[in-house]
Amino acid sequence: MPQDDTFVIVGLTGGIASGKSTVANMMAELGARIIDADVIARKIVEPGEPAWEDIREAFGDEVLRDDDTLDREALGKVVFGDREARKKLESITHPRIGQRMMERAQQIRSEGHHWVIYDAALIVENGIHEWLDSLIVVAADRDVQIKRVMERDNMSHDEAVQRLDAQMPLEEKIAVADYVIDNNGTLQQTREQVEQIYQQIEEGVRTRGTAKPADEDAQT
Ligand SMILES: CC(C)(COP(=O)(O)OP(=O)(O)OC[C@H]1O[C@@H](n2cnc3c(N)ncnc32)[C@H](O)[C@@H]1O)[C@@H](O)C(=O)NCCC(=O)NCCS
Ligand SMILES: Nc1ncnc2c1ncn2[C@@H]1O[C@H](COP(=O)(O)OP(=O)(O)OP(=O)(O)O)[C@@H](O)[C@H]1O
Repeated sequence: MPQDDTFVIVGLTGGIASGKSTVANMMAELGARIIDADVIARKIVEPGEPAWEDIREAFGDEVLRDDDTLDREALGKVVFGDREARKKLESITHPRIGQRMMERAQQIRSEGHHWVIYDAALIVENGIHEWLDSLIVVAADRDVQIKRVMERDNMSHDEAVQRLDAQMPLEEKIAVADYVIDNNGTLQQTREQVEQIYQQIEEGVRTRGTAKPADEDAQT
């Protein structure tokens, strides 16, 4: 039996525009607490923050706007076409994103919650799934991802492909997933899968102290 102080972090990941935010919003509507890595990533680079200072030093004033905020489009153009530059940016941002995430998780735990979802694009790339309780992967076919990212971000086909290619292939993420959500269909079809997984997590956390599915838990 789990203790009253059970607290687990469930990762939510998938490629760009696969539907992570869409799934996270559905989970939140059902009552889940969410930590969004993209939101943290934006906060830590606000003017004057240590990560902003480091980015300015590494990439120069060309990636800043007149008001000193980060020119995300300009920085995106630099890092998505250049692996080394991307690694440099990640070495500045990722440790700080991780730290803020842990602080938020502790806060949510102290409010009496027993689980939280960590929504982040690069969980598997960074090996973070190794120390999370369990992992949900949102899957969408490559052409669906490209179409959705082009529409949402008003991006060219080439830019969309470049971003997709900066991430690990979906199959490698699915290989380490506890739950896979197929988000190629309608939002209603996705919602049905989300509701089922939410119930499984609630039940698992309450009765076994883990968000992993019961059958998988039995195998391990
Ligand atoms: C390069 C930046 C400025 C571009 O900003 P922009 O507003 O155009 O994109 P946004 O931040 O909304 O990211 C959109 C999506 O791009 C993908 N993405 C972002 N950073 C990366 C990366 N380093 N590697 C691969 N994919 C990435 C993710 O799927 C993300 O959800 C920004 O993405 C950034 O600061 N990236 C580094 C921080 C990071 O790794 N964030 C990812 C979540 S941990
Ligand atoms: N099942 C669906 N049917 C139609 N459109 C969808 C569906 N799921 C998501 N979308 C749309 O596709 C786009 C990408 O979805 P979303 O923003 O949830 O992806 P994401 O994985 O969070 O993206 P990112 O990695 O860029 O943060 C959004 O415009 C969203 O409204």
